[in-house]
Amino acid sequence: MTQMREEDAAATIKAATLIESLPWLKKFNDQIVVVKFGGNAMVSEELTRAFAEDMVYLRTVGIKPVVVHGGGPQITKMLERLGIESEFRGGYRVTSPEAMDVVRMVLTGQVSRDLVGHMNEHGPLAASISGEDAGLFVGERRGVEIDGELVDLGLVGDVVAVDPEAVHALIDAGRIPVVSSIAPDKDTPGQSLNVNADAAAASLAVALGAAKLVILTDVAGLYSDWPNMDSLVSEIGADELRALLPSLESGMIPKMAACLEAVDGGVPKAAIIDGRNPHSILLEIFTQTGSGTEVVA
Ligand SMILES: NC(=[NH2+])NCCC[C@H](N)C(=O)O
Repeated sequence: MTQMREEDAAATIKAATLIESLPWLKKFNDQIVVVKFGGNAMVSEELTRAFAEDMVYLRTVGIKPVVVHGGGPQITKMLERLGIESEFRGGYRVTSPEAMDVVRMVLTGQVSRDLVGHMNEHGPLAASISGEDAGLFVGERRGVEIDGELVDLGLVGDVVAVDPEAVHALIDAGRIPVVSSIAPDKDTPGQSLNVNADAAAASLAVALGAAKLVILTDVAGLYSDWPNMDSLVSEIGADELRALLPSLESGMIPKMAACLEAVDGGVPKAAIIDGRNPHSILLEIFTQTGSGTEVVA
């Protein structure tokens, strides 16, 4: 009996990985996948570059990716650089009108541009659009609940309405839309809000009729019994997640709530994946078991 040579074994695994993608290439062909870009991935040049490649990859194989991003760390850095002092309430930064100008500048002028630039190294694929453009988002101010009390954090809020027309137009033109999570305030004309990007991505996925929502996070996935590392969940039903939600670690709640919102709104699947690993989205989409935690209806 002869042993398979090591190179042959590696080649067999590579080929198996490639062919495993076939059912998913078929399933997601021509479908919209909304991807929330954030966390560590956003502040690492290497991970941002890998993410841009992944989006170009999806587009090239016939999937229609739409990127939604926030920019918390970059905003904090710019506020510091400009010497703009922020008031903090309950540990959260209050967004003043002056800070909101910086939020807009950083999200649309820096974070978006950077991502678009990386993708367009591969061809004229990506185009950025803000939630303020073409009536894409409508926002509403929302404070946060801290110790049972609603605390006003200034010009921050949630997306309460989406008009996906402009994003559809970009997709139809073969582009990868890159969406900044800013929205005009529905109650104060001329004022804009910094909206939660996870929730905005979920609302946009619903409005676009996306086949999947994927949220990049800084954890491997959902742990049903945190911090027990053996409790990493690969797939969970919406109702089971709903029951689990209040008991989750606080940082996880907005991410999982966004997945629930998407699935409740008719998106068939929503996943959180580890944005710290380059190309984890390719594993999530093109393998059977994925790479993170997937929420299904
Ligand atoms: N975390 C998971 N269990 N993911 C399963 C992914 C299955 C398939 N690749 C999809 O994107 O739909």
